Amino acid sequence: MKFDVLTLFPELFDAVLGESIIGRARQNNIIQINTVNIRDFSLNKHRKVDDYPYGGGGGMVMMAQPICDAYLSIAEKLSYKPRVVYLSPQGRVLNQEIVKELSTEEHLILLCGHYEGIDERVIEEIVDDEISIGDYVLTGGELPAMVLIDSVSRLIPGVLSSEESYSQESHYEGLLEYPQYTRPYEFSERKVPGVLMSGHHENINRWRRQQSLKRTYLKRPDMFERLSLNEADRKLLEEALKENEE
Ligand SMILES: CC(C)(C)c1cccc(C(=O)NCC2(NC(=O)c3cccc4nocc34)CCCC2)c1
Repeated sequence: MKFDVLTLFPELFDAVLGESIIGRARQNNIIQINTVNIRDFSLNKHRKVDDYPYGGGGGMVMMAQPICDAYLSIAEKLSYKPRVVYLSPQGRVLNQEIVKELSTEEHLILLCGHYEGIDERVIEEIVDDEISIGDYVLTGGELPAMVLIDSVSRLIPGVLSSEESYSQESHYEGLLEYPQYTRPYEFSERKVPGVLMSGHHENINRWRRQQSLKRTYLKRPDMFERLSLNEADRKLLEEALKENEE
């Protein structure tokens, strides 16, 4: 899997994506992450990449020419047209389903906006997908691009060790995590739930699933309503919620 990131701030990526799981995957060449500095394609002697918006109003807009030339510097070498994703507030909001869809691509070009946004003709000319990481105001598309790279890379075979990929499956089922505990057994007068100390794996799994169902129901009703529960799960949840009332 190859990511080419078109950005005004390439150095941001090395700091964040050079570490841990993603850093190891890059070293093992399982994924490649290449950044292209849009400013290198400015035709202006002051390396200007933004200009005043037509129609007036505050803020600046990223010009089309440097972005499209940065894109061409990659695309012209390829025999295929790589999928171009513009990280944008107008995009469809990223979720695990979209992450899975993106992870099937061999090569993604990620475009990061800045200032008030980019000239609309860039979107018409080269963008295939607009994706947002959520509804809040950000400074640029760089952090969203890193979020996308992190989430997609975790699905690429070989990126996660067997240990790490365990967590991937449990998360992916669309349920929230059950409560996690590790040593010591007692911390600030709080003990670990007895069932986890019993060594009774069937009861432990039952308790964990019950906790996940209860948490998802209580904390994320939007996520819960997308679940299709079987009879056993429904009973587990009922029992857990009854305990809550007592
Ligand atoms: C309604 C609401 C979503 C709050 C809204 C309305 C209007 C503008 C903005 C806003 O944040 N504009 C600034 C920029 N934002 C993003 O790039 C960006 C923001 C959020 C999620 C993202 N996922 O990818 C890229 C994202 C666009 C150009 C430079 C940064 C946000």
